[in-house]
Amino acid sequence: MTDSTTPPQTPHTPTVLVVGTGAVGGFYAARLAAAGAQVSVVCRSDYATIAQQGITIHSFKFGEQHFHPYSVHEQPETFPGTPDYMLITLKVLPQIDLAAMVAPKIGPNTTLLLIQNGIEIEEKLHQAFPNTPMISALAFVCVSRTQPGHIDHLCFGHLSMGHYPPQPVQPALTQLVQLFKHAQIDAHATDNVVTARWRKLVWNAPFNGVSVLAGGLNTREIMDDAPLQQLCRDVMAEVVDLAAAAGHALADDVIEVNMQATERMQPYRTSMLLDHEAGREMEVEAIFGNALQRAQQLGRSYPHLQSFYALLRAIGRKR
Ligand SMILES: NC(=O)C1=CN([C@@H]2O[C@H](COP(=O)(O)OP(=O)(O)OC[C@H]3O[C@@H](n4cnc5c(N)ncnc54)[C@H](OP(=O)(O)O)[C@@H]3O)[C@@H](O)[C@H]2O)C=CC1
Ligand SMILES: CC(C)(CO)C(=O)C(=O)O
Repeated sequence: MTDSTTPPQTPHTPTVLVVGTGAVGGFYAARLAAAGAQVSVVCRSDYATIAQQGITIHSFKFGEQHFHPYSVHEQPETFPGTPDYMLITLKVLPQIDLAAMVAPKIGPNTTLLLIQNGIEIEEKLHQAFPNTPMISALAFVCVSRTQPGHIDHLCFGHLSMGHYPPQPVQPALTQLVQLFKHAQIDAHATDNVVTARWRKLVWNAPFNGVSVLAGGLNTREIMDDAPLQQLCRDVMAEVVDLAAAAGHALADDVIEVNMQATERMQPYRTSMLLDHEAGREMEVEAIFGNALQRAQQLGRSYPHLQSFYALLRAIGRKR
């Protein structure tokens, strides 16, 4: 109930702090800002450019967009106050102490939102902040940084997101999905994001791995090479088997659906290949190491995944 002395309720503008503003971070930050959120960013190498010029996005869907963040930071610490959403879009790398990085800026109002690849990437952060709500999301998007502060959005864009630890969809998640929808991002909520991560690994393990190990191939080149396509199917079958053993049974047609989707994709250079070519560290542990740790716990062996892991680690060490 309100009376004439009650000030009118203005809807709360959500504040977002993006930590790790590269391709994915910059892209979703711009969309959230377009939907009315107050979005600030933390960047590393692109700091000077983004602080001066903002971020330019060339999108197959939204055209050319210029996004000027509310504020730009080199460290989360300089962001005033605590954000409603701490959006983490860093690479998932073992040496990044995410908990230490975000700790100073987690307040009672803050929800952690992860948009990253890999499996079993949430637990350490959840252990560090057990009372902070966490939403973990998977991005089905093809974006890459072409130069500092410039992002190409080549295809897709949808998000699948769920609570971590998994639980039935709560109003806070529905509200976030609505915010992304308002930003023209096709977002949907899932009851079990851990299973969703295994499902995404069915694509990431073979295509990220082969794109690098086969000497720098895009998805079209992989699909057009019968032995490489078969190798992808074999790796997928291992992921499906491991996922089921870990308690995340996937649909019977998951391999076929992924192959057909890849067939329809624009030729795409995976994020692992882009990292490799740019001399950046690849997410080998998040995509292969964590899966193999789970395999080891279950006493199972997966020769393709093990070979990919050993070879990609060795390539990574050589840089
Ligand atoms: N690109 C894509 O199309 C997709 C990517 N993903 C996933 O999204 C996540 C982000 O990927 P993407 O945006 O492509 O990657 P980018 O390399 O474009 O951005 C990563 C960000 O993390 C920062 N970063 C990396 N390492 C460190 C470090 N050691 N310390 C501090 N900051 C660091 C980068 O800083 P700097 O500017 O210095 O490099 C950059 O700001 C990954 O998990 C990726 O697998 C998922 C789906 C699609
Ligand atoms: C599946 C895909 C291509 C985009 O969603 C991806 O995750 C990646 O390049 O790492």
